[in-house]
Amino acid sequence: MDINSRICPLQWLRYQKQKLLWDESWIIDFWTIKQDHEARLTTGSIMSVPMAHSDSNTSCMTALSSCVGQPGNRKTLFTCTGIYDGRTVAIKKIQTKTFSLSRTIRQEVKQIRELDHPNLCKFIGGCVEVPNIAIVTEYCPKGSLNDILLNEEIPLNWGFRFSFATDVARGMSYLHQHRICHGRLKSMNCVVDDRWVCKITDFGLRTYRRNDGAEPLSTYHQRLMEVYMPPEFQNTNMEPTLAGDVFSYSIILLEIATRNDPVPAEESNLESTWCPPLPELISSKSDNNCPCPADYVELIRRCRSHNPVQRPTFDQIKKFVQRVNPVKVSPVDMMMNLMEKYSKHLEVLVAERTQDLMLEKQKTDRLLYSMLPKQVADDLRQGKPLQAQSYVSATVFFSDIVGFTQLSCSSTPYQVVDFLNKLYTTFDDIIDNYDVYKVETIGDAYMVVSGVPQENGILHASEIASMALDLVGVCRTFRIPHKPSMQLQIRAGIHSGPLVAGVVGTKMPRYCLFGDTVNTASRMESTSLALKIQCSSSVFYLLEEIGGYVLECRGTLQVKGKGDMITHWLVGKQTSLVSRDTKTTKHITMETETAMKEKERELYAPIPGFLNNDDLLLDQS
Ligand SMILES: Nc1nc2c(ncn2[C@@H]2O[C@H](COP(=O)(O)OP(=O)(O)OP(=O)(O)O)[C@@H](O)[C@H]2O)c(=O)[nH]1
Ligand SMILES: [Mg+2]
Repeated sequence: MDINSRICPLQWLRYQKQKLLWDESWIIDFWTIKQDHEARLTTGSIMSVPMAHSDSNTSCMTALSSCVGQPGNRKTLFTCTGIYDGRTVAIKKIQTKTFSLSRTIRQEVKQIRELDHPNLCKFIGGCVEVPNIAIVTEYCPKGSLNDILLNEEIPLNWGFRFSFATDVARGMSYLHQHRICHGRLKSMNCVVDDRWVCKITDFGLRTYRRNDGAEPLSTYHQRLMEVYMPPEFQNTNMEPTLAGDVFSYSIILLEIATRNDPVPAEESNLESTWCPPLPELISSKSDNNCPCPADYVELIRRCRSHNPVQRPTFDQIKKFVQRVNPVKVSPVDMMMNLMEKYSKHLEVLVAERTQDLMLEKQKTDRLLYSMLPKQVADDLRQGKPLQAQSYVSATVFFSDIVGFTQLSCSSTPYQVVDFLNKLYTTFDDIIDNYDVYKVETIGDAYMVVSGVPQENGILHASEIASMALDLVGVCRTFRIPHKPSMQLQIRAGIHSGPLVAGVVGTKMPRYCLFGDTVNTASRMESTSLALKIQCSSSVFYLLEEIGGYVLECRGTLQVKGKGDMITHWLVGKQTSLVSRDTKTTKHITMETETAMKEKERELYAPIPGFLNNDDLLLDQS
């Protein structure tokens, strides 16, 4: 009874093992694997492999793969993937003309089906019908470790690099514990999943993988094989060994440190025993530098010892890497930290860019506001229809340079531009002190208005008057740059009256003034004299009302298109302060000319010559 109870479980175990050996649930009908469109479109599935590489992918079935050639000895292709059982799988096609599901292959399959480790790529199944012999494994979307290390666009700090080194050591340690030697360990056989976990692939199934239809190896692939081959394997046909895998791991450590292809780029006749030089790692606290360069290089040196016995085991390596790695967090946590840092950096960047944008906007605003009145510019920007606006009373100023034509003849164009620029910059600075709007400069003429676009009662007359006095005043001291001994003389004229203001045109829109007031102001200037400011009667009355200005009557002037006008010279300001509190707009210019003339006569009767003159003219009319 006792014996029976002990034998039965043993028999049962043996039976189970046999059952697993003959179990065929892993066999996949090749045609049940669906084509995967999505995986091909993701960048993670793009990978580089050596040109003319005799791997299964180059000759994989067109239905499930797509290859894109690139110049040089490497090429980019999409991994051969498909959809099986609702998930994306990697398909390794084997080029063979014959295949029989032998006991050896069944044993190989059984061996790897028993493996389960987070750093081993899972075996999903296999296709066993010639010509579609394939091994189907878990698909790791980020590509191989080789793809990632050689992709300069992926920033990899040493936290990630150590994480890869540890993952490979863990996976290999597990494989060796199960007495499985990889034999083809290389960065291309380490793949990275979407959580940045590195997994070893293409281990085991040695008989299953044997291919009789393989193309000959390219020089590159030949060199790659040699670089990874332990020295004790040179010129022999040895079976893979545990120590041999450790040597191959040293090359992966080198690739992790240098992020370079272990095979030199240029064709060279290197000895077959050639080994890539040890990396020169700089020690620093920065994430981009190895935190323990001496330990890391020492590990490579030990793993590639010529004497296989002196190489450490993967269990020792695993513990060593874990000990020297200061970063203890998982790749996902590292990713989160990086993303947090990145988003903070982005916030700073956005704030900086917004600031730059604001400064640029201020610049364009300044430019726009210097060309159009603010309100008009804002309306234009918002696409509002612009309507001309009429003003009952405003004062217009014109000035012109006396003898400008002569001056221009005796100067170079550059000197003229330079002179006008200096003069009008001086003028522009002065007018900033007044409630006026500069309409434009027309050649040597300077035109200013007050009471438009912002109404200001009757103060427009005094604002323009004071400004005009300042402008004429500055001319007395202004030096023409290229003619310093010459006295600059301007003629100025002012007139107040109603006008209409608006923007005309869509290209180079300008704010223009219309109405007789503008013409009259211009006439006041053209009939004025050097360094004098001629004012019409309307200005005169307004200034009288405001007070504080000294005006002299010039007399009656025959003005083209206007007839006779009594005009005044604005001489200066009285010493007492000008009253600035008169805000009421008076429609003086709306009064009839005759009424005004009557008023003028009354006011200026005592002035000798005034009445006579006027009487004379009136008599004539
Ligand atoms: N994204 C992704 N790429 C893979 C996966 N497995 C393999 N690859 C890629 O496919 C390329 C070719 O793989 P293989 O056909 O196994 O060829 P190999 O690894 O160079 O050589 P051996 O496996 O030694 O024959 C590798 O370089 C990887 O870039 C995977 O699971 N996911
Ligand atoms: Mg492989």
